[in-house]
Amino acid sequence: MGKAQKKTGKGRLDKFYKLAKEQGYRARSAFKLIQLNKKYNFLESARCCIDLCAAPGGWLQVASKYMPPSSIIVGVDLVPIKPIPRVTTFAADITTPVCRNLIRGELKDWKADVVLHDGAPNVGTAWIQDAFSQAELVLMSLKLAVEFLMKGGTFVTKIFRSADYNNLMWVFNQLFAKVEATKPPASRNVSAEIFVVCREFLAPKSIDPKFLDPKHVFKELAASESIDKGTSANNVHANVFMPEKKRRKRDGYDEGDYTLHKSITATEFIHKPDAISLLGTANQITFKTSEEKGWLKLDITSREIQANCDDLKVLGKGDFKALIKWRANLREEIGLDVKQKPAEELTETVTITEELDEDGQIQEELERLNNEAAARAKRERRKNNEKKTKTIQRMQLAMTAPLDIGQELEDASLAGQADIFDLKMADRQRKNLLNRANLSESESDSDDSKAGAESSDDEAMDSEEEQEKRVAALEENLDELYNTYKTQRAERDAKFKAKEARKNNKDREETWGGIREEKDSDASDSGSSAGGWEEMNERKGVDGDGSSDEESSASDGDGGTNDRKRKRVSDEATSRKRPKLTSGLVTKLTDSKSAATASKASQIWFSQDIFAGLDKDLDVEMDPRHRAPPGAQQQQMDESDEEEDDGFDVVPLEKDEDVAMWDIEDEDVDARKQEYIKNFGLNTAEAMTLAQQLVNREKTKTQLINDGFNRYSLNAKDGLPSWFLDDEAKHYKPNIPITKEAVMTLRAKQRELDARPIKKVAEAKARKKLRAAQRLEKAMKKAEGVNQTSDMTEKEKAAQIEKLMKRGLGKGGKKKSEIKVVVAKGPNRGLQGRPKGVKGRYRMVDSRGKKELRAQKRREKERKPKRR
Ligand SMILES: C[S@@+](CC[C@H](N)C(=O)[O-])C[C@H]1O[C@@H](n2cnc3c(N)ncnc32)[C@H](O)[C@@H]1O
Repeated sequence: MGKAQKKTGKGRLDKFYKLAKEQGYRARSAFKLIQLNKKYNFLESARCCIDLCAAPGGWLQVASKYMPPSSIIVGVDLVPIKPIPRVTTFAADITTPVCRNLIRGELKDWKADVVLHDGAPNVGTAWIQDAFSQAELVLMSLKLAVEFLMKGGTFVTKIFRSADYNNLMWVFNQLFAKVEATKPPASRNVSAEIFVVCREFLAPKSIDPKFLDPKHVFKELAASESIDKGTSANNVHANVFMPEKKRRKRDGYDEGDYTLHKSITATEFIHKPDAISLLGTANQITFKTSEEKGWLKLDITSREIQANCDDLKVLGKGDFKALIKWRANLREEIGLDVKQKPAEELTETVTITEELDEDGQIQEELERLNNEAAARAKRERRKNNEKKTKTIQRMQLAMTAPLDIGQELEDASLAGQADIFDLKMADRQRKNLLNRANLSESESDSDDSKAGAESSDDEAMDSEEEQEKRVAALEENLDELYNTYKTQRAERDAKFKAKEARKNNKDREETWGGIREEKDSDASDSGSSAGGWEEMNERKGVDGDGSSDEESSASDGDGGTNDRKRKRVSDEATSRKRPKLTSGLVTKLTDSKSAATASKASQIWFSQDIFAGLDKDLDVEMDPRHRAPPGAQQQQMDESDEEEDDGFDVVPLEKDEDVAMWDIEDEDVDARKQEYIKNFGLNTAEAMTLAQQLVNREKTKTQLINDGFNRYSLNAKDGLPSWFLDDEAKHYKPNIPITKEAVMTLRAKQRELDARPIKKVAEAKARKKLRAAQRLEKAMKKAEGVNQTSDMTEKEKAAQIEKLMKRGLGKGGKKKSEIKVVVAKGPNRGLQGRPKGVKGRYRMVDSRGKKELRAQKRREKERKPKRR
């Protein structure tokens, strides 16, 4: 195990603790806010800030340091906060109306730019008063934030990765345009806390109170708690039986238990019945009492056992077994268990031999031989698969050239092995793939059951329906994997992320419906069921227990079309109900104790950013615009009836359904290309090659057009998975040959372009020239005047004219005095006024100022769009 940060003892006194002491901050947590502000820059521009749960005042100190001098800063906590300059503080419970009124009284009609919340129950000295849990406290702080924040404001809060985490994130996402969870370096790794920075408050005119009501926000979780517990227990057991597999705590941390390092005493381990669960959750077994120390001296407690107890997280399966054995021995030793005699000693073996007739014997022999043959075939198949996997791996590592593989395959087929193009083999491979996809769904399946499932699945696969289902599941799996890939790529690739974000923003604008305009608010007060929370829940999928009425109405709308896409959606219906197409509420929130509660939790889970886009696919599929008109559907049904009678299947093309073809995806693509060529010329080697071929009469226009088509050009892309379409869009491009001449022409053109100055430079040069000409003209006029005066000698005239002409030609001008940069270090540190020995204009900078200036310039440069 790596070095874990300690939260107790001397581990508390870490770098940030020392820094806080050095810099005069009251709490090391001040650095968390400093780091968050460094990342998101919300304090510098804020004029009013409210800090909820502010004691002892570390965050307030930071706010007062980073906010502009005349800003308003208010801090509230259960316990009084020692005065801080420029900061107003109250002692109040943020969950009470008293606190709200106090803040209102202080702010008057001002709105806050930033609301901070770093609250944690049972942290302060007044822990007895902490009736609320952490997540509820967050929701209460959000309630205050929503009341006092101005539009576009920022809300920063601390959350623990508990079961409520996703629900809270979901609510934040409804109220703020940008929500990001982050863990600043000053936050200890051992702490499960995470900070969420919600920016660009949407400031809706009215908010459904259910968004801020813990009863509604955390409701589904309460219902599915038992299910969650079940999963955790599985996880815990799996930690012991398959320790090699690292599991994340996806279901969050137990309420009130936010530390990652847990130790249990040896007494607990020996006495408690569920020893395996203890091993799965704890990091260490400690021996503290004298009795426990006595156990260490026993022979059965070997050095290895002691080492194992020290760090349970690094143990393998064998080590766990040894620990469990040691526990059993110790229990016997201390008289908790009685030693049992081995089973063989207690039981008598009775062998019953049946007399078999000759037929029976033959039958048995045949069965045995069959089984042996099947086992042998299976072994061989496995061996082949292993061999193939190894070859592919070697290929990926560039250890084998494809030539070798051909050789191996040839050898294999010579030796009577199955050919790779054998249909049966291909079918088997497909089945294997499907099996694997199925098996991967359940993590906890043991190896043995896998082996058993293989043979039984083979039989089940016979039914076509089953196969279709599996294919659908596999497709879904692939889609999900593709979405995950897209999210991961977005994290790495900023351009890709921006593209996706643009797409998502568009969706968001179209589908937002959580907060209603003023006119709707009355309706909500009177218990109206449409809009607001319900609508959002509907989007979230909380309408798990959709009534049969609803389903039938949806199917009425469908008109009974047997659309392939919608079939996929109905396959998913068990886990994800369709949003109602016509009006607001599908199910009231109060009906939540339904059979579908388990899927509610999964809906919340899927409402996270990384699954964005999945719903969109569904929406598109369910969009009424994508359906054929009822007339057409009826016609189709009639036709299909007729066809069924003939026993002949024809797939009709729906009238208004645009089947997108590869090449007609963008009809105005040609127009756009023409426009581009007009503006920028032919600047690709391919285009130039084609143009030259046309000019040199090597090809005719018809030939070129014909070359643009092939047998795949008009393939329909309807119903193809998105990953495939994306891939095709990227790679399905004609491979147009290019000539050397075309490339040379383009290069020459580019060189010519490069040699030309850019517009700005040319303009500046022209301006300079104009000014010079004007100056010269002026000087010549003056020289003429001097020449005509009679009160000067010829010599004086000549000198004067020469001077004027020099100035006119711009040679006698004054040099601009340069600004001297003086670094405020060494003797200049803290100096007021002009430093010694510096003449002319000067500027005082400190090394930090210099760095900041550079950073600012860099940021500005980055912000500017790059020229291509
Ligand atoms: C981690 S401390 C805050 C530290 C603070 N941000 C700083 O930098 O000094 C959490 C605080 O939350 C406060 N708290 C917990 N529940 C509260 C409640 N209901 N109302 C007000 N304060 C509360 C506790 O009293 C405790 O002081």
